[in-house]
Amino acid sequence: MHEHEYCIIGAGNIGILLSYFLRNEDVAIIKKNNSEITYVRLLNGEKSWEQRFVSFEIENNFFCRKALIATKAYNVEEVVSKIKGKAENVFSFQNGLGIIEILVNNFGVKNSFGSSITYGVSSCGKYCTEIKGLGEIIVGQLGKKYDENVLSEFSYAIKKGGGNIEVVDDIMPYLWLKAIINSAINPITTLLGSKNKAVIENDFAQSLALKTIKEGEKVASALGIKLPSDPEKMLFEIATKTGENYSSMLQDIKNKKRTEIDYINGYIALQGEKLSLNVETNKTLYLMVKALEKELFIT
Ligand SMILES: NC(=O)C1=CN([C@@H]2O[C@H](COP(=O)(O)OP(=O)(O)OC[C@H]3O[C@@H](n4cnc5c(N)ncnc54)[C@H](OP(=O)(O)O)[C@@H]3O)[C@@H](O)[C@H]2O)C=CC1
Ligand SMILES: CC(C)(CO)C(=O)C(=O)O
Repeated sequence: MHEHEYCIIGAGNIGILLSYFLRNEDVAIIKKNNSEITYVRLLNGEKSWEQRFVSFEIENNFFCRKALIATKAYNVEEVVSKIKGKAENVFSFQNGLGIIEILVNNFGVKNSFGSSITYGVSSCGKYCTEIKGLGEIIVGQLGKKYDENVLSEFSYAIKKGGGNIEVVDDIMPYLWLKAIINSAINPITTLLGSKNKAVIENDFAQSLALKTIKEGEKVASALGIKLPSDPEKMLFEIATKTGENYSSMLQDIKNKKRTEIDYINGYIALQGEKLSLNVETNKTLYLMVKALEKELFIT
């Protein structure tokens, strides 16, 4: 059996970014099927990096001390069912909400880790990703740090590889904060076909983004979630830093792939409706993106 310290599941944008930060560690890349992965490539401004990794199919027999799930949110359930018994500690890197709960249900709270990533990365071809905006990785567990060792090993390795990372006590408020930011940037830039900077440079888009954020804040607050910083300030910060990036949702639509809208505006709207809150802006953005997927025959 193959045993590795890190398994990166999914060699897309975030998977390659993680493989770059962990390039000097014991890493295997786990792929969905037989597709050959030899080299992954990352572009960062003028700099280019390329490295060959050991890789396995997800169906193979392997064991990972830390499994890093870097697929889309809608693939997580299937991935989890395939890596159960093959991973000790499992990390999620998806945008959106409701994902860490899947890990906790399958691996227990002590072995489940969530994260919020504010780097902006875009595809530059098969197994190639380009950094379009610097950000950070915030990582933690539900409620408190259950396993400080695993958290500090991961954060040390990412830092050593040049990544910005912060370990926090309870990841849930950070997941909500990031989802609220994504609920504004992603669907609006998708519907406009614009770069992230549109939500600050286009005054109409900006006022829609701020309205969306306000609803998300209300829902979080009604659920007793104390956001770690001001979402409005964060929106300006992230949309500025990743201004030249096309959001992951717009990239999905351009590639005729399913979006993660169900896990972002869909999730926020559903929670708001359960609490009888007005979530019309999130609901409308959700319906618009779902309608767009349908027009493009994306299922
Ligand atoms: N792009 C960005 O700037 C940011 C993205 N994120 C989040 O990160 C997550 C990943 O996004 P991103 O990297 O852009 O997505 P990508 O589509 O680029 O990558 C996902 C990868 O997972 C692979 N995959 C799917 N199912 C499996 C499986 N069962 N086993 C192994 N691999 C599998 C896909 O393969 P295939 O293509 O063959 O299906 C693909 O290579 C998303 O939740 C996104 O919201 C967070 C912050 C920033
Ligand atoms: C940080 C940001 C907004 C980068 O584009 C992102 O999370 C995404 O595109 O999904």
